[in-house]
Amino acid sequence: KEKVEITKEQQALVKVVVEAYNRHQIPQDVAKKLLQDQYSAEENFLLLTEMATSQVQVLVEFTKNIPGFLSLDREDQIALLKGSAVEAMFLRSAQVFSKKMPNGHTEVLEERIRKSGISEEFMTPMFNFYKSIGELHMVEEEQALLTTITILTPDRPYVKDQQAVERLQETILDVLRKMCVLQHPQDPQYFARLLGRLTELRTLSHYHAEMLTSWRVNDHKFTPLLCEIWDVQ
Ligand SMILES: O=C(Nc1ccccc1F)[C@H](C1CCCCC1)n1c(-c2ccc(Cl)cc2)nc2cc(F)c(F)cc21
Repeated sequence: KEKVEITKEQQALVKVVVEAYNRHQIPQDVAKKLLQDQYSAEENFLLLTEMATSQVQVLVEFTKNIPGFLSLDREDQIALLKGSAVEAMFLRSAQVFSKKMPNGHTEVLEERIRKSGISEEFMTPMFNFYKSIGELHMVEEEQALLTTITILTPDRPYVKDQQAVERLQETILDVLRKMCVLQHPQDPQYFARLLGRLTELRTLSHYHAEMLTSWRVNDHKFTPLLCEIWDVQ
């Protein structure tokens, strides 16, 4: 059985990515806000657009710390950001939802989200994804690396030099695979299950435009940045 070990430079890479991921952590307070009060569909829609807009700004800052990202072609950097922003937001939402909370809090949070204004048809795929992420009990390194892998997806629309992105993604995949073996020795399929979530994430993200335009509010107002990133307006 080959001895899996993480090299010094892989450890340095993980440290940089995890610190950037935590530094650019979206204020956890979206869950706290939702737990504090029941908001109207209008207030929830506004909260979502604010959170999603700040999430995109946070994502741009985070990518600057991904080793090699700034050496990519400038237009490819934009294509990767545009292509991964929605998935990164759902992945972040899933991680917020999966956080260990005092008894009964997760149920209240789920209830508040169910009543937030999103139309009924999206609840099942969305919460199935959130719960499947929760079941993985990811450590923060795995969360940060999984988000990085999502960003470094070579086959996003308009990416010209896919090989360059593939090389960066493979570097991250390699260290994540080793970390999973070391972190979950009892579950050799863990790494594969982790990557399987990215397929579920992509499927959920296909619904994002409809989830927004079908939100139970009269006027769906988006920020210019969201219009850029999300296929709305
Ligand atoms: O703020 C949000 N997500 C979010 C965005 C950026 C960074 C961090 C985030 F959590 C929204 C709120 C907004 C206010 C109304 C309820 C949903 N949100 C979603 C979500 C996101 C997008 C669509 Cl189309 C449908 C639901 N799923 C959530 C699960 C949670 F555990 C959570 F705490 C908030 C969540």
